Amino acid sequence: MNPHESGRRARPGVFVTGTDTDVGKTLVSAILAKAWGADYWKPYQTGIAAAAGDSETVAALLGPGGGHELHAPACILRAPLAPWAAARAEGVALDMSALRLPGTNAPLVVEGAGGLYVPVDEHSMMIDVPARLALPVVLVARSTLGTINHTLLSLHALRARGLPVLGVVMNGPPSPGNREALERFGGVRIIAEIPPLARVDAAAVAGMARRIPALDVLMRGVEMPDARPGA
Ligand SMILES: Nc1ncnc2c1ncn2[C@@H]1O[C@H](COP(=O)(O)OP(=O)(O)OP(=O)(O)O)[C@@H](O)[C@H]1O
Ligand SMILES: C[C@H](N)[C@H](N)CCCCCC(=O)O
Ligand SMILES: [Mg+2]
Repeated sequence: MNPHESGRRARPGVFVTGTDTDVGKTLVSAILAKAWGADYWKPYQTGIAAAAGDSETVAALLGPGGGHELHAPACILRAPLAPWAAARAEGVALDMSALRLPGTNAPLVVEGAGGLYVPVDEHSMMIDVPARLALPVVLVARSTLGTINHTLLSLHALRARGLPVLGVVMNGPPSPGNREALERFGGVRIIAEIPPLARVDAAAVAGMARRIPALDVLMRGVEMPDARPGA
């Protein structure tokens, strides 16, 4: 369905996905939450056997104050794998049909795990999360060689699913050529370019947040299809 057909305004929140794991979604989520005074939620957290959860990282990157609420994940799994595989390793079965947005009146930044076609349960992939929750998408992409193919494929998948895309955040050394290619062939707005940061900390996040457009500017004209509980 064309997202403009239903006439329903999108809620003030975004789903942050990436062209890959480790591409910078957590850093960008912290920057967006800082810029918008938003809450943060990582519904599917895997890999806690090997590293801190992304909520803890975002809490540190936001620093004290600001009133951001970090909502508890719907599921926390040990293995550094896709949710479907990490759940299977623990002998549990996930069911995305039980997923509900946390209650909040603040804007909400929701971070996926890995990229869009990462399996979550026997029937669903990460791309089904923003469809279920009726959230428009911010796509985080590397700035470097190889990003054109990965980013255009991700945009194609989002559009085929009828999901509004607010834009792309390019992460890494500035590449005007790649930016032009994504704008031209992806027909997408580049929301921001995040250069390599000498220190990934609260001060750097606050500095980058000043470069982010207001959420209502990005959301202008964006309408969502109804949430699809069966998605
Ligand atoms: N612009 C940057 N400058 C310096 N370090 C960065 C930058 N972007 C990301 N990193 C670092 O790269 C690593 C991966 O980034 P991040 O955790 O944000 O990826 P992710 O996409 O959220 O991964 P996951 O799929 O596990 O959630 C982190 O250690 C992060 O601090
Ligand atoms: C553990 C890791 N950091 C992510 N949270 C999960 C990434 C799953 C990627 C699966 C894949 O695309 O092959
Ligand atoms: Mg992350």
